[in-house]
Amino acid sequence: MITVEHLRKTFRVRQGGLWRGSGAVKEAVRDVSFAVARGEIVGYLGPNGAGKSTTIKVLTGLLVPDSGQVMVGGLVPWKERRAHVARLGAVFGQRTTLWWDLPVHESLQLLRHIYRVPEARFRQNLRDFTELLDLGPFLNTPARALSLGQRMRADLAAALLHDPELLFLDEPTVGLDVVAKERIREFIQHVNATRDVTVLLTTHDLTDVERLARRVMIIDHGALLYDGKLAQLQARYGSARELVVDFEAVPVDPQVPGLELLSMDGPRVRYGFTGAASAPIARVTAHAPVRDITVKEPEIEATIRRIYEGGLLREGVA
Ligand SMILES: Nc1ncnc2c1ncn2[C@@H]1O[C@H](COP(=O)(O)OP(=O)(O)OP(=O)(O)O)[C@@H](O)[C@H]1O
Repeated sequence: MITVEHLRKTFRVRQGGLWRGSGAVKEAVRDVSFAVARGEIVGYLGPNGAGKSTTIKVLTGLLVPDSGQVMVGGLVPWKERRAHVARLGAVFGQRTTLWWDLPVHESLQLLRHIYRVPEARFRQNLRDFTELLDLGPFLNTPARALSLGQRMRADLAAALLHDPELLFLDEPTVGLDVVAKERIREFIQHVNATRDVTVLLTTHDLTDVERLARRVMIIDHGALLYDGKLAQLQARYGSARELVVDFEAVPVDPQVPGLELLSMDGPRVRYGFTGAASAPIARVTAHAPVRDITVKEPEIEATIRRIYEGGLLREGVA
């Protein structure tokens, strides 16, 4: 669906009000290569200024790269923009593609004309999305009067009306409450599963990534640091799993052989371990009477932060 080879994009940087020569060049994307297959959901992560938007802008045909090959669905995005745009949809959490003063329904009608969606198909899609996203109560409301969650739902419908094969999602759940976030995620899962829509997701919300993407790509300073399974990222770079143990009484000696003692707070002791939990649990219960045990998984957030902070390994690229 997407192939990117040795993508490089630079910007001239304005300094002191003057355009400098070749010395003042910002390499937003340095040498990025990846491929995304049809039907995949890939999380594209990186700290602010890493190069995510620049990559997406090249993929949507908005920017022309300095060098490298990019093909999306067999087309070169910036060369065959019209045909390319007809096959992709995009949702930007921070801004809407709807007409501000028009009722949602009229915005969708306009998009139908712009994308030349056949009437029957439009009606079918509108029916499906209205049901799945519960658009009914605000189809006649202008975009400016929608709540953020309603606006995001309407934008998702707008992005998918013309049956795109590829969907770019940029912070699709930003600013929403937990329930609204879940609803958006379920919808994305649904269109991916039922319509085979390929999704490239940029987000700072790692729960989005955990729920939706099995694969993640991490970019920093314009270069890919990691491309692989989210689970493998955790296994490779995640901190240890944790056993939180509530002993019946404050243990005289909290040290348990083979386990790393992380902290102790009265009868509650936390241990670090790697691998399966059964052996550490057996050791702890043999050590002293136990009231309760829970296993805490390392948080993906912490793992990613470690990767950004440590600039961990270009070897990480799978
Ligand atoms: N039009 C531009 N002119 C000059 N520099 C730019 C331009 N667009 C982006 N940059 C620079 O290129 C680098 C990458 O920016 P980009 O917007 O791709 O990052 P990002 O990963 O999308 O960040 P964020 O998460 O903040 O959106 C940044 O240093 C940015 O300042």
